[in-house]
Amino acid sequence: MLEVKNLKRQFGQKKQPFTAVADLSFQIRKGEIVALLGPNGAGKTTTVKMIAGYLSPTAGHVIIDGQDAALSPKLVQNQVATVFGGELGFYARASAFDNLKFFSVLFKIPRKERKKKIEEVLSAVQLQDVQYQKVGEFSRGMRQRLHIARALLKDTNIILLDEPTNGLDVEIAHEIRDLIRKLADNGKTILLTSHTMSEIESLADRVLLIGAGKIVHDGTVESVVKLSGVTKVNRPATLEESYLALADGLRR
Ligand SMILES: Nc1ncnc2c1ncn2[C@@H]1O[C@H](COP(=O)(O)OP(=O)(O)OP(=O)(O)O)[C@@H](O)[C@H]1O
Repeated sequence: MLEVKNLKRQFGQKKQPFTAVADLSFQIRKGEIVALLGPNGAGKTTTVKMIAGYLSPTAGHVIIDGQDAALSPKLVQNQVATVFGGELGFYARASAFDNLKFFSVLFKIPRKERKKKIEEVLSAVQLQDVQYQKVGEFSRGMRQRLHIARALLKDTNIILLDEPTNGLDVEIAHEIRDLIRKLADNGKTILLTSHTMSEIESLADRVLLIGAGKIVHDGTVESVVKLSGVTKVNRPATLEESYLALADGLRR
């Protein structure tokens, strides 16, 4: 479904460029959740932005369903939705419904289908009871769910989630994770970045360990634990313990 081939991104001057993403290649199948895991500044968000079409790669390709995204700009528009989350991105004085109405026009959803589609996505993230409440009055968890609803409104096959539960309490984070799992079970292809080990442990079918813009390892959570060499005590090492053992080698 989604393939990244030798993706590279440099910033700064041509004479002395800074390489944020050096040479990234990976594939994600339909219905799979893959997590990008690595230290601050490793190149995760830059990678997400290139796949989403917000940043053009210095080299390499993003391939969606076998087609090169650079050759068909509509492809990214129709197949990729991104959730960056956070405080921004909505009109605080408008209701959740009206905010999504605005985006449904932007996403070119036919007028007749808009109401039904908005109600459907609000219900998927369990915001139907507060759909006429102003977004400015929303809690962080509600706003994050609205970010996901907006992504669902586009009805794409690929969803990129950049730290989807950042700053949320344990219970709300749990709800959002359940929702992400359901999306994958329904056939969405998901790329996730997160600094929360328990989140990656519970969600990721595969982990891409990234350091200094390169993939150091591509495999299951269990394979990351194995790679770390963290020894067993009375139980297998957790992903957090394993990651800490590997983190030094990932820094620039
Ligand atoms: N627009 C830009 N101009 C210059 N440098 C940039 C730009 N965007 C990112 N970088 C640099 O590229 C590197 C990778 O940044 P990126 O945001 O992709 O890291 P990250 O892995 O997502 O980090 P975090 O875990 O903190 O979100 C960093 O050193 C960052 O400073």
